Amino acid sequence: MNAPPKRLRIGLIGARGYVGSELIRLLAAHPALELAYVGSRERDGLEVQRFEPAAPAGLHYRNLGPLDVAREALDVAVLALPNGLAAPWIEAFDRIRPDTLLLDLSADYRFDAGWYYGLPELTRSAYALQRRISNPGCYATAMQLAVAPMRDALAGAVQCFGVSGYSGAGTTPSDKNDPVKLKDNLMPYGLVGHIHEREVAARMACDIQFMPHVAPHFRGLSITANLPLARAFDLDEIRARYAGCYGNEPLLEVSDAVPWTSAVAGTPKALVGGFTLAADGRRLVVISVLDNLLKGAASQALQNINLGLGLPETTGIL
Ligand SMILES: NC(=O)C1=CN([C@@H]2O[C@H](COP(=O)(O)OP(=O)(O)OC[C@H]3O[C@@H](n4cnc5c(N)ncnc54)[C@H](OP(=O)(O)O)[C@@H]3O)[C@@H](O)[C@H]2O)C=CC1
Ligand SMILES: CC(=O)N[C@@H](CCC(=O)OP(=O)(O)O)C(=O)O
Repeated sequence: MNAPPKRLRIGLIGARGYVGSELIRLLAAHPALELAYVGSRERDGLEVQRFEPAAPAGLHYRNLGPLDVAREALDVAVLALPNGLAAPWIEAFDRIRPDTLLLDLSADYRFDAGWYYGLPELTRSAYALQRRISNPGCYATAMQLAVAPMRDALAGAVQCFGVSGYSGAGTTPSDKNDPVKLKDNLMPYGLVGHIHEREVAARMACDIQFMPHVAPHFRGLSITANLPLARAFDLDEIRARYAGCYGNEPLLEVSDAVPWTSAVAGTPKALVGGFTLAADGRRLVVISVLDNLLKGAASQALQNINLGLGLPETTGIL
């Protein structure tokens, strides 16, 4: 009898957070990967299954430093830490085990030309076997999916009104993830110069004016994008453009109806649509929705890891 194929060892640094939690669930079910290191300072020594029922029995959170994690013989390492903390981990892997496939969920390397920026449906053709992958932001993913099919037809800045569930603000307590303060509220923040505004502007080579808000729901975000157009379009042409870009994508759906956040919460899919044109055909409004913790973070990370490992992109996702 043939032995089952050896599974690749994956480590998760920042595993206690909202994104880490989603990744544990996805990775526990992945046919080619074995959760070999699960990092948390707060839960050091505790069994993962106590917090994540999907996790394999006997796996414990650990709290090793960067050099010790880099010595764990990992084939893949994922950083799901707050922004600004990635550098020592990258340096440790560069030194000890440079061939490990390293994916960072933070914003730290999204502007680094030496890294592959992984928004699969828009960038996978640029993947050139890099071992360092930067995962896009949740809002940035939704905005780029709304804008990309019309990029060459823009006449000026694109305004994006964003609304996110409060899991987007992570687990560190703040007004932005306090369900009591958010009750019956919509909380605007970061109304100019948000890091995702710069990320989308850089990737799409256009002006973006992004106005984010947090709402009282836990997960799922929505972008309403206002696109000024350089010439008059009709709706059939618009639909054909979006269908041409996304029609064959297993994780994207184009819809005539206005997409609702509730339709994608808890799923790895994004929905783009609700196309509405001004009477002169020169102003288009497009809505894009996704789950900030999945297509906006964990499941998109897994798409990228699959790509980096040469596996079908939806392995362990669909
Ligand atoms: N939430 C979202 O919707 C999205 C998040 N992202 C990005 O993904 C990353 C993770 O986000 P999220 O899960 O929400 O964040 P959380 O705040 O929920 O989790 C952060 C994780 O990092 C660990 N951590 C916190 N501070 C430190 C530190 N100083 N040193 C080492 N470990 C630390 C925490 O565990 P412990 O304290 O136990 O060590 C925890 O596991 C962030 O970079 C975020 O910007 C990207 C897209 C969407
Ligand atoms: C509601 C909320 O606070 N959302 C976060 C976005 C989370 C995210 O995507 O973080 P990255 O910066 O790693 O992309 C924010 O606006 O900063």
